Amino acid sequence: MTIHIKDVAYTRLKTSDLGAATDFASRILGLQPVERTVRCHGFRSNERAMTLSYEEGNPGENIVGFELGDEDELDRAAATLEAMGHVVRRGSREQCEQRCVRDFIGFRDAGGAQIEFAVGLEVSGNRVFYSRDAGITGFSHVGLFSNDPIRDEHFWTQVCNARVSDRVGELPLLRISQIHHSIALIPAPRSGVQHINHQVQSIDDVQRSFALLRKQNVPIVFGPGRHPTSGARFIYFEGPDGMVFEYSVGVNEVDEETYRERQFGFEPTSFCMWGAKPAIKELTS
Ligand SMILES: O=C/C=C/C(C(=O)O)=C(/O)C(=O)O
Ligand SMILES: [Fe+2]
Repeated sequence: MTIHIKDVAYTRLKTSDLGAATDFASRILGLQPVERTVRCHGFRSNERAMTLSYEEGNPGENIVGFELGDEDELDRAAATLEAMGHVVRRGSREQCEQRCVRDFIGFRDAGGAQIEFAVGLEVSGNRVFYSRDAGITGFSHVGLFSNDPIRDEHFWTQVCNARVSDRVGELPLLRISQIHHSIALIPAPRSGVQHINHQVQSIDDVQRSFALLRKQNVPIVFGPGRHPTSGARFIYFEGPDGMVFEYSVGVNEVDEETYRERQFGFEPTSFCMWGAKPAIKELTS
């Protein structure tokens, strides 16, 4: 039975410098700090209680969490994954509390990436109080490294409910709703989270952040530009431990009945129609 993912829910990043990462997430990225323990600092970007966290540890060991419908679906997903040979672990009470979810399962995908499926994502009664006026409207998608995009595309589209919106060379952009993509699989000899996207309100927010990031000496690794794939206007920049963050606005929505996936060439104009060139090695070689 298909694992029906509703949305991308959270990323949990590890860092060797929790202080610097926390400073970046609030002062630069602009998220609202929420739960905080000595070793783990949480942040929110939309109505959810937590959408990103930093904790002390190996930066290569980051986690991405997706939302499933209910506990029955979670049980069925666990059974499906176990039947495929994955080792599935159930979140402990404490781990659920850290994530602000009712229940979750965790497993490593075939490439070794740490994936979680969660239910009962806590929503906050208070609107988000962003640390700066970056214009963020929410957490929207992740790029995941893949050492075998065909195998991983099969997992997300055949075992789960994702559909291919576009491909750039072998890089598929996968949707799980009408939004053009929630997962991008970036071919690379490694696994885990490659970039984290937050949507912003307008192109003015992209440009304002461009100025702010330059002033703060944050490495800008792509843009400002416009993706011909999703139509989004974007800027990509580098945070702690080399993690790439993206702000974008205007991601197309897809009409499920009429949309047909498209194949783009693996070349700069497929990544940006304004002429910006990515300084991200996986998008250039
Ligand atoms: O292939 C290039 C990038 C595409 C997009 C997009 O169409 O919006 C991304 O945001 C992405 O890869 O994450
Ligand atoms: Fe993106």
